[in-house]
Amino acid sequence: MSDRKVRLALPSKGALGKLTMDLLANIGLKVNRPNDRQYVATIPAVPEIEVLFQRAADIFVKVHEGSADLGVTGYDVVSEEDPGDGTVITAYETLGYGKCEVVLAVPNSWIDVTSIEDLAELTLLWKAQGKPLRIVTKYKNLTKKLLFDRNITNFVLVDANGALEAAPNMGYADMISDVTSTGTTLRENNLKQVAGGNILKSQACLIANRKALQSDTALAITQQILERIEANQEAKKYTSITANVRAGSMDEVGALLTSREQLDQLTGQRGPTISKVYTNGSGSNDWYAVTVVVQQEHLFQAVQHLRQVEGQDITVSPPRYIFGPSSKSGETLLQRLKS
Ligand SMILES: Nc1ncnc2c1ncn2[C@@H]1O[C@H](COP(=O)(O)OP(=O)(O)OP(=O)(O)O)[C@@H](O)[C@H]1O
Ligand SMILES: O=P(O)(O)OC[C@H]1O[C@H](OP(=O)(O)OP(=O)(O)O)[C@H](O)[C@@H]1O
Ligand SMILES: [Mg+2]
Repeated sequence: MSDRKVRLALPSKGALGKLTMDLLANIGLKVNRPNDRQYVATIPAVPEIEVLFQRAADIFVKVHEGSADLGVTGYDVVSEEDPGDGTVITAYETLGYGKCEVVLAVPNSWIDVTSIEDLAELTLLWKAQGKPLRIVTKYKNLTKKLLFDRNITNFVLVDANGALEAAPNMGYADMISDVTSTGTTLRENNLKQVAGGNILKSQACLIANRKALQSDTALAITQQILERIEANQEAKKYTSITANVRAGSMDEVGALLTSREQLDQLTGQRGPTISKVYTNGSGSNDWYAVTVVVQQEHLFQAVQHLRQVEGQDITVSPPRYIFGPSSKSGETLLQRLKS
């Protein structure tokens, strides 16, 4: 694989399509896709990457078979499709979007069925009548596992590719096992979840073909992507605030800022950064720029704190990345490659 590019499969449309493009743009890896009918694209910032657009439901298989080295898809797809042979590694589990849950849902009219235990009882009743429970789903493996774990066996799984919520009304299934996010589709189709019927929480994740990562280039690119994702997610928790403060010296500013309570919360991760502002006037007191990086929830307290030392021209900007001394996700990937 050394000569060919590193192939990154991305969702071509649907619930993950645009959000995946937004993620990559936000971490400096903007995808250049001339139009949305082209299924091959590039990331100008990393010419070694070739982007391939596929349906999210197909991306796990493409990475597993090696026709893509990396891929972004839903964790539900990974959990449903993964044969557990170690070919595919989940490099980053929580991309932060495409949040949904695979659940069992039954018609509202089944008023006595409110839990998985009730469902088990129903299947026993139906068994005596020679009638299996028909469940329509795209998630056969996940659904089977949950039901077998609850000793529920009198069921058949019905295939469908979408709009599953219509099935009980149309009569080709009795209930469904599908993803829900806001719950609107279930409600609008007179379906309800059952307690104990939550199969899997899911969000978008980055997966990789283990063998492909034996290539130094592919591994280096994957680690760069992980670093960018991780630092960008860390940065979202913080905000950077800068104010101009007039004082006799830097030390005086530092003392002013660090003399008050809530020190660690309001003066930043490592304390305030202070630099001299070169103004054209001269006088006994000079201006100093003070910068603190604080957690989002401490923004206004930090602004008040800076005002208390007569800070002016207080500007706030979101850090784009916050890199730690090393990348946790990068280290986890290397561990997984060794196991
Ligand atoms: N309503 C939703 N809210 C959040 N994430 C969702 C939602 N529906 C699906 N997803 C996530 O997006 C992934 C892709 O679903 P999507 O509906 O975009 O394509 P699909 O259902 O696989 O195929 P199709 O293109 O036929 O809809 C799912 O595997 C799941 O992880
Ligand atoms: O809980 P909600 O916010 O209503 O979202 C859940 C719905 O979203 C997806 O439908 P999609 O639009 O992908 O259609 P599909 O069923 O054909 O995949 C999923 O299949 C559910 O039907
Ligand atoms: Mg869908």
